[in-house]
Amino acid sequence: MWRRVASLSPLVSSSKSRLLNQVQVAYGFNAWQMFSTQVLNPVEGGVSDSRRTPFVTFVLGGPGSGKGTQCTRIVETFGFTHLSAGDLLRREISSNSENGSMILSTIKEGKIVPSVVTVQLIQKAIETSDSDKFLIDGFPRTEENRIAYERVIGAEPDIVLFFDCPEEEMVKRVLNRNQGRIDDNIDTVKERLKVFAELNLPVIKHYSKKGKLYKIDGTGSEDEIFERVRPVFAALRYPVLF
Ligand SMILES: Nc1ncnc2c1ncn2[C@@H]1O[C@H](COP(=O)(O)OP(=O)(O)OP(=O)(O)O)[C@@H](O)[C@H]1O
Ligand SMILES: O=c1ccn([C@@H]2O[C@H](COP(=O)(O)O)[C@@H](O)[C@H]2O)c(=O)[nH]1
Ligand SMILES: [Mg+2]
Repeated sequence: MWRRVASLSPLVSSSKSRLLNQVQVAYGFNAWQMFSTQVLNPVEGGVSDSRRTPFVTFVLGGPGSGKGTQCTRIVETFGFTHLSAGDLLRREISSNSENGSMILSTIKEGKIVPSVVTVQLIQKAIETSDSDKFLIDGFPRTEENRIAYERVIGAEPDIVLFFDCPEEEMVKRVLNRNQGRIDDNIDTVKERLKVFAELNLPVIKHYSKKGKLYKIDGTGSEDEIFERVRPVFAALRYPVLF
């Protein structure tokens, strides 16, 4: 069983007591439990490591806002494991799984794959990984996705990044991407933008209200954007074993 040990960034709350209070409210346990990294092992009668709750960052933003590009930079600099929900779904298509044709037509139309499918893929990817810090890129897309994830995984994300980018710029980037994606065409992009505004923005608002959202200006060069992302992760505290 995973246990949570990583604290939230001081950027989320400037005062220590407010931070601890937020954590208690958000996770429903005391601060000392959060910072504890070892448990008594009743079988061996000693102190042993236990698996800890992974530190999860959701990475959100419209199509072409730069989520995948910035995730690569975060992985290089901060050692996170990158799980792109879109990539997990595309892998299902290539592996001819039973859901492959449904996923393919959903992606072609710019619509959202049912939560049960996506959450299961994410859960499996987390559980089969040795990592304890994940970037979940492009998920949750809807409030229904978010609720399903939180129920199945049993935890909220620790923080949420939102790359805010004007539609014109996103469309330009997607149409220039040239990676052979079936959804990189003007009709699908228009639908994806609509779906983003209608279904994804409420998720972003939800995490903003919870004080977990880091809104990043997604315009400018990749380097400029990463310099806005860097302080978010540099300020995170990973006590002891992390
Ligand atoms: N700051 C930037 N300036 C110009 N082009 C960029 C920038 N960041 C990323 N790109 C390019 O824009 C395209 C889309 O970027 P990326 O794939 O990272 O977006 P995304 O948010 O993951 O999109 P999607 O939701 O469609 O997967 C890529 O071709 C990428 O190389
Ligand atoms: O949680 C998710 C993530 C993605 N999709 C579908 O995949 C495409 C492409 O996703 P990217 O994150 O842009 O790679 C997206 O438009 C959806 O159709 C999904 O249904 N659920
Ligand atoms: Mg992407």
